[in-house]
Amino acid sequence: MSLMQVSNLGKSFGGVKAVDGISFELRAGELLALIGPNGAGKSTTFNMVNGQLKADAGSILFDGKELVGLKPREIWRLSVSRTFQIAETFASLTVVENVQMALLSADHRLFSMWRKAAAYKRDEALGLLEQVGMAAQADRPCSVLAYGDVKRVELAIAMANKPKLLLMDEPTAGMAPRERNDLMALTKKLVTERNMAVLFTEHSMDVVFAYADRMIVLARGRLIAEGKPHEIRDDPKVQEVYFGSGKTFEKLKKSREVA
Ligand SMILES: Nc1ncnc2c1ncn2[C@@H]1O[C@H](COP(=O)(O)OP(=O)(O)OP(=O)(O)O)[C@@H](O)[C@H]1O
Repeated sequence: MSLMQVSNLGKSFGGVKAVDGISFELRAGELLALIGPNGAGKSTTFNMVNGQLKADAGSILFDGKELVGLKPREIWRLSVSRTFQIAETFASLTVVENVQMALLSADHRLFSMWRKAAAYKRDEALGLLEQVGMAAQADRPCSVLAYGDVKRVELAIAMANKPKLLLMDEPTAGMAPRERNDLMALTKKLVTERNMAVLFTEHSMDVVFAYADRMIVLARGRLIAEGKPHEIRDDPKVQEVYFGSGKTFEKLKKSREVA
């Protein structure tokens, strides 16, 4: 059964139809990649789902509730978490304190309580860090962590909200190939363990083809293809918008390997 049903979603900026009536669904336990060339409408779509942009048209039905018109915080309260392109943690706090802050917030407590609440749900926070392989670094300040480790902490923070849906905007941007694979393998593990859905945008085709269960492809605001990675790889419409006629993902990959 679908967890989220997007129908005829649209958004214009002045005369530009950034997203032009797209429809797709997302099921629980599914990693769905949103791809497309620059300016295709990925960020606009993503930001309509998380509430940062209000759709002009259409509907986003999530777990039976309409998201269009809700504020980001209200959407978050419906168990929709997100991670950011630029890793965002509080550098002056330790790893475990960052997760404790997220638990405070998920429990509707005020941040001003924090001074009195340094022990707040420490064990639960450590449990979340365990799930992302960061328990051993719990008491280190976030400021000293390697970038890949910050991304893991971010995942633990996102899990504090017990998400049914996790939104990831270019999760592997700025990472080396090995780190990318580690992060996506971890994401896949969390998806399986929690039966959580993930919607992610991604420029790295290697990541998308290796980890997405399904993909949707946008071009100039329209949804031009939808399917499993092998179906998308062979779709001539997709090849066309990415590379112009005559080129393929395989050829692109080979030319990168040679370079
Ligand atoms: N705030 C805005 N004001 C005006 N035009 C915008 C705004 N945001 C996006 N656009 C336009 O909407 C279209 C879709 O942009 P969007 O950022 O959603 O694409 P994208 O697929 O995320 O691109 P990229 O991969 O380059 O990030 C583009 O033509 C863009 O210039």
